[in-house]
Amino acid sequence: MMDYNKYKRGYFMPPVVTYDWVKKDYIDKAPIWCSVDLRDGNQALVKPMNLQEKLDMFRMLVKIGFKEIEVAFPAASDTEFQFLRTIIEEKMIPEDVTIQVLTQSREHIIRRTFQALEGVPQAIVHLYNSTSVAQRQQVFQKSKEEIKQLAVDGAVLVKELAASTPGNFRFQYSPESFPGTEVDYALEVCNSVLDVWQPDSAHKAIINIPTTVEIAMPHVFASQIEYIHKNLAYRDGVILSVHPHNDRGSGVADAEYAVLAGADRVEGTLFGNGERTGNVDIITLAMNLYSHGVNPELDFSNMMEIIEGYERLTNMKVSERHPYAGQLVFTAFSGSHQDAIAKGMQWREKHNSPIWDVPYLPIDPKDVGRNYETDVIRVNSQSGKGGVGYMLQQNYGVQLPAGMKEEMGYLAKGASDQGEKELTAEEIYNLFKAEYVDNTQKFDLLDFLFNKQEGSIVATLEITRNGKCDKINALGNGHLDSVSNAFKAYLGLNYDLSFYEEHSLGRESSAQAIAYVGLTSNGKVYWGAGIHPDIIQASVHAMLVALNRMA
Ligand SMILES: CC(=O)SCCNC(=O)CCNC(=O)[C@H](O)C(C)(C)COP(=O)(O)OP(=O)(O)OC[C@H]1O[C@@H](n2cnc3c(N)ncnc32)[C@H](O)[C@@H]1OP(=O)(O)O
Ligand SMILES: CC(C)C(=O)C(=O)O
Ligand SMILES: [Mg+2]
Repeated sequence: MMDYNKYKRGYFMPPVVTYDWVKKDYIDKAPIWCSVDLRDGNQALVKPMNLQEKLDMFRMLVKIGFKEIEVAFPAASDTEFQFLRTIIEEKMIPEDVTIQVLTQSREHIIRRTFQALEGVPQAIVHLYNSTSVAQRQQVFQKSKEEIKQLAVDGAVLVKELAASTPGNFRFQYSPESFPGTEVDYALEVCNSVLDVWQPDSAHKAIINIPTTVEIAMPHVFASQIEYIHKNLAYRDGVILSVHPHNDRGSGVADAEYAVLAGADRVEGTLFGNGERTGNVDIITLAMNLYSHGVNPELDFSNMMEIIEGYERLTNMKVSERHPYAGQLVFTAFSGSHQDAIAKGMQWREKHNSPIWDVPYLPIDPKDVGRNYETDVIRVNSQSGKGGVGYMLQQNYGVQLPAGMKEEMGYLAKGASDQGEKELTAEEIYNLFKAEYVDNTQKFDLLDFLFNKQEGSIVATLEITRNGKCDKINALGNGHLDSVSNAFKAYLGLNYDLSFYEEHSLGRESSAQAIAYVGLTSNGKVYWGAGIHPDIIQASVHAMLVALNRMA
């Protein structure tokens, strides 16, 4: 049995709670992004990246557009140290990119960190120590004052080594395990560190507030951030950063609410890789902004390549439902969604609309390298005529008339249901062809010709039926009418030629045409289609199929 009595809420509300952030309903500018893929993401992998893999990931992050990248915990391993030496000595850090490294507030770790950084064009040295009640008691066994002193000592050493090490340095401090820390105490520690660094608007320090383990609802974090934002010393000289994790599944909400509450910067990873349930997913955050018409300052137009790189380098998988990126996130299988998407796409094309508002698609899949043909509408037994029609139109240029589309929808749905599988565009087209184009088993037309006679048309048809050839003819006021009259007499059928439509299947003049014929008998419509470069041949064939289906 599970025992909820074992748990209690372990977070702290700030001494003064304000909800200014609630009044804002959108974010109008991208925060400063910092990728921590190569540090927090890396430290959570079964097999941390090797040097080459780290270099590849670094290049990918630069290409996406990150200007701040936490690249290593240099004191952790040789690989981490060597990675730094490589990108510094090989001059692989672009001028507009600042790398960041993480260090515990321990003397030998800080010293090793600065050795790794020698000669760096510009770097952020990120100092952290735990501040939570649990860690003070259980891990450090130190008082509040002693923990604050630990942070201050680290800040002093970082400042000293920055002055004596070749390179340009900025400083960052994180009260790690912040969610289990009294908010006013975390603020006090941060302010003491800032007293050492003495930042100003020309030399800004970064205070980074993590949800090291996410233990509260996102609005709690927002209220904590709003309090820190309003009470932080040297506020003009501080970039207020957040570093959400995702233990309760609200990492994205933590980050967005925190930005509303005054955060200037967000640390996160691609696809939310990171400790336990991960860090906040920067792709989702950036694309959320993008979908509101805000420049995200990161480029995910090549999402498929990013997924490939991420999966190869981390050995992790991007889920099919991952926002903006997963294999299925732009796909509708269900009939009513497909219908609305297909109509929305047509509306958009017809009205040449500059704004994207297609139902069920929060962004244009093409913006992230996906395509309409294979990604948007897929057909199974939950699908409807809209989706089936869309597949035929997108992939084969076939624009079925409304009534025929409905019948074709049920045909495809039935095939999928019976086969217990998804149908590809090719399978749908083959079903369509077999039922409406190639269906001439009962009788077929060997040849036909037309003659004019006193303003009318005489059709002469050569028909094979049950292995026997017949030649018939009839008069009509048009080509199709004369063919229809000939068949009526020959087959003894009574029907109305109730529907006729044709269109080209391609842009060139030599392209195939498709004709659709609907014959109504006893209230039921029998459909047929013909495909031929010559439209008359296509129409006669369409009628032939409709009759085969009726007979
Ligand atoms: C939330 C986060 O993601 S924080 C980042 C975590 N990332 C990592 O730990 C990955 C890289 N880390 C490592 O490779 C190793 O931990 C090292 C090399 C940094 C240190 O290794 P070691 O000293 O062997 O071990 P370890 O990390 O367990 O150190 C524990 C000691 O450091 C102390 N400590 C841990 N964090 C800090 C800190 N931020 N500041 C000061 N002291 C710290 C602990 O209290 C403990 O002290 P003790 O020796 O008195 O018991
Ligand atoms: C080092 C800190 C910022 C961290 O990763 C965390 O608290 O999650
Ligand atoms: Mg973290």
